Amino acid sequence: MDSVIPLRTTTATAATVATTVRPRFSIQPLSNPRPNKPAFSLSVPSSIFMSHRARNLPQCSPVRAQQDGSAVASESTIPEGDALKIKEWEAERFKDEIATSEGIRIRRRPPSGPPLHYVGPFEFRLQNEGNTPRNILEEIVWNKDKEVAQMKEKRPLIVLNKLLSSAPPTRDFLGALKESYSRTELPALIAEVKKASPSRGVLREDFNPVEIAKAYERGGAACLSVLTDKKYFQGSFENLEAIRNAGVECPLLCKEFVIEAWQLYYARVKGADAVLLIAAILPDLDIKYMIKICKLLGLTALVEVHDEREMDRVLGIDGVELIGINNRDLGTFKVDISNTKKLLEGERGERIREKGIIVVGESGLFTPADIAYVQEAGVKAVLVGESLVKQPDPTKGISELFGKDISC
Ligand SMILES: O=P(O)(O)OC[C@@H](O)[C@@H](O)c1c[nH]c2ccccc12
Repeated sequence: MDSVIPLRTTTATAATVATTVRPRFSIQPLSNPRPNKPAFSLSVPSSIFMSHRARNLPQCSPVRAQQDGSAVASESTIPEGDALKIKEWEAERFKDEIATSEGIRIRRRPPSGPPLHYVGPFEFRLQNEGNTPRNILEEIVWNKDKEVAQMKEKRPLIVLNKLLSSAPPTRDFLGALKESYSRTELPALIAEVKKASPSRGVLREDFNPVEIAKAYERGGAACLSVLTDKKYFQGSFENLEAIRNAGVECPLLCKEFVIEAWQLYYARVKGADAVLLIAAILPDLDIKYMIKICKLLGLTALVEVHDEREMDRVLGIDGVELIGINNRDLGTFKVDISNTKKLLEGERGERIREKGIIVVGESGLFTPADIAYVQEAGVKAVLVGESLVKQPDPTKGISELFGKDISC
């Protein structure tokens, strides 16, 4: 006969369970969950139970049954270290639940499951959904999480703060966009220094970031965007620093996957004037606090959205001055420039204008017709990478993109 063991887990989670001695069993949602009954059940063949019993596992903490049918291990018998791990795991899951409720599908790190789940003499470990990222954006975020943890160890906040006290002031990113728009009556250009991307591969073999940045500036770019992610975009903070130190005057956007406030300090130390905050990976509260920190550091925050839900979330956050509409879905790489138009239509566009927010049309812009299209939709700036960085002469590439010379 099979045994049924209730587990504390959310309905959204399809989970697998492995005992500490490894066999895996799948958890199925009960087809018709009833009140006071667990939403999930675990079927474990009795033969497996028997074999574990036979192995004489060490005695573990007892399970306390909950009224709702779930079960928790009694804390009084859980070793202190394990109790802390369980609490940390629960806090992490709480954050995930908030993110999910805001429509964020990107998980911050691979689900590891609770440290241990005690069932009588058995120890169970949840492995929610396996440790495979669901798409490229999630993979980048998981990688970034590890990368930032290592970088932080080498350069803790206290060290960055000291460096900041002697850092030169930032340049006005937003002011430069506005100034360019009123000078040219065309969307201000944020030209991107980008060697490669996961969707397009290497865009330019002879990649000299400083030369490209100078060529963009000569061509009339209002601001520059510098990719700093190494693994997926072959960018670096050294590129950002080198461009900043080479006498380029355009304000610089640090194009990074920001998941922690520490990265804002680091970007500032490395010469950024602005940073990207991606709504698809950041819960509202993170965006809110990061915007405050940006203000303290003199950084402009470009908050990036891709769909209506993200746009509505961001419009509900105070202090947002610059919104980027990405025409590329970072999960699937699909590019569609009508996304910019779609997100600026009707009431949303109204609200944006009322709030005086500047909108940047991002990705997939190749021709003067594309620029005219997004300008018509309501953007006052554009962010362009591929179509410029691929040009043998990026200065000329800018004139071709706008259909005229936009340099001063
Ligand atoms: O090369 P394109 O299609 O012109 O796109 C530039 C820029 O919009 C794109 O690089 C970008 C927009 N948002 C991002 C977030 C992370 C990495 C890259 C991006």
